[in-house]
Amino acid sequence: MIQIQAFEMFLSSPACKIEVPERLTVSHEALVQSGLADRCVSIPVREATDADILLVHSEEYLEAVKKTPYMTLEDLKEFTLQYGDVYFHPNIYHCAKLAAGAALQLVDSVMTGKVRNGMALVRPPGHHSMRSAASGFCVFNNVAIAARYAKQKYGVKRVLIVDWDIHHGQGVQYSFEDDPSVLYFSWHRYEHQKFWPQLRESDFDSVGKNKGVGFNINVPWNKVGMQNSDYLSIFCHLLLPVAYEFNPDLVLVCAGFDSAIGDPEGEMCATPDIFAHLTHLLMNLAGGKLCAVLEGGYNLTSLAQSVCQTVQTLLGDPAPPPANLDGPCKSALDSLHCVRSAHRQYWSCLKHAEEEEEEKTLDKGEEGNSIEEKVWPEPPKRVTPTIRTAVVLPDGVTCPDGCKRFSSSEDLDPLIISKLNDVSGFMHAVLGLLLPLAYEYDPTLVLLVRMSDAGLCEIVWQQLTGLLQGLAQGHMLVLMQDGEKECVGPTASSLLGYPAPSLGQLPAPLPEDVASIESLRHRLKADWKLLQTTGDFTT
Ligand SMILES: NCCCNCCCCCS
Ligand SMILES: [Zn+2]
Repeated sequence: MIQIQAFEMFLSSPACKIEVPERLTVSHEALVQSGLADRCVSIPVREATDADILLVHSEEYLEAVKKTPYMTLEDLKEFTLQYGDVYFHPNIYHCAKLAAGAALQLVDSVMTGKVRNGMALVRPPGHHSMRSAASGFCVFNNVAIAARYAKQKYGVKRVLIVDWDIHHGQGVQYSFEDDPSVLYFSWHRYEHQKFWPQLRESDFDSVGKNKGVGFNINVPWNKVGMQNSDYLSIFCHLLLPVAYEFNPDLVLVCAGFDSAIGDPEGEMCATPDIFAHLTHLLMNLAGGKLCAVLEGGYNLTSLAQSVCQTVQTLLGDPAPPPANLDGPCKSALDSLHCVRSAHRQYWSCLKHAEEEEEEKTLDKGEEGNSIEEKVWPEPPKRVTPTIRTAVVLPDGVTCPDGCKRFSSSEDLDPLIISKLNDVSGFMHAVLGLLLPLAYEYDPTLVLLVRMSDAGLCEIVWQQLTGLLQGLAQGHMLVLMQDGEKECVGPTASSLLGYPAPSLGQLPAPLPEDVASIESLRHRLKADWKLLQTTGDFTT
């Protein structure tokens, strides 16, 4: 979903320096140049209506913002001063309505099945704006409005909001902190409350309120320089297990790319290709219904590359080989441990979290304000396979449509998966053990062997097949015993890129399954750093 609105700034405020129209033009241009735009359906934008905006914001705030187009420059400056780090321009009310409206058009298109998923390239961003206040370049909270809208119009029961922007979307947190139907996850540069917006409630112990306890997850980055491993560790050992237990009907992403390398605000070191993996790992939730809405991202080069990585994955192309996964840093593991401990009482997948022991880790995090210009390699070219899925089938088994039938197979370097009988236990092993280990192993081929006594239901098998396609640039070979004919279709569907059906709300994994998985993880984590979940508190 591409919608371009450019408005030139005539107010000279620091906010205007980085939240510039070029953010959208370079992103769109990169999508066009890479051929990705042609593969997308472009959805028309609309202005959010008053009713849409009032889903989140107060009447008095909306009425006040409505007056800004008619204000003099002096009045505008006066109006701006009451908020933090925003600028108001005569045209920003119109643009803010378009940004929110674009997010709603995307929700309509996904919820009606017109498209499977999509991305709204919008500005101004939204996740900092609150019920009655603008903040951090944000006027209306695009994603919070989209979540309320999806619940109201489509009866969506559970919405997962993943905020991978480098700033804490406090506006989203305030909107849903006592609402168990909206799970808000955010990581953000925090530096022990020294980094903007310097809120005490951005720390890991803000877990939600009243009925919403457990449904607000904050991961504070207390150092800059976080890398791909740090981001993947949080996904594997925190976000994904909780997301599968929550079992959302819709996934909204506050897709801010100021968490990418080169961004002046984030000062992190994760490379744009990591967003291909973050996106891929979310695409088997909610039956694939995923709406990404642009938030921040102020380095035009890394922004454009990150947008392309995200869109190319939404289109179903194989992810690139994960770059420089040399293990999470100590600061990230300390944060991960704190968040898992804070939430263990709310999520059965984290119940065992308090039984962690110390781990030896190196501390790669740097102090902030690094002035040197970051450089990084272009993300590797990603293949768009002409034949996505080939099948080798015995006679008499029909070839699922969309697949190419082959008759021969080669010898393979297998990555054998362990087998567990219980779905929750199995997913616990996949997310917290197999996935991080496989990412660190970085295979060139994944061999998936379905033993006839696997006892795995087809949906779990499809989830596994879907998730593992983030590895080996999607090069996967599935071997099935001949008694598994009914599994050929679901397997082919997953290999063709169709999202796996939801597993439903997962019950707690069996204690004996958790015990065996955790003892294996403890044994392996000395050699496989992505299996670590706590830092070593003594240096
Ligand atoms: N010195 C204060 C800098 C405040 N920066 C606000 C950043 C808002 C980002 C929205 S994604
Ligand atoms: Zn941001």
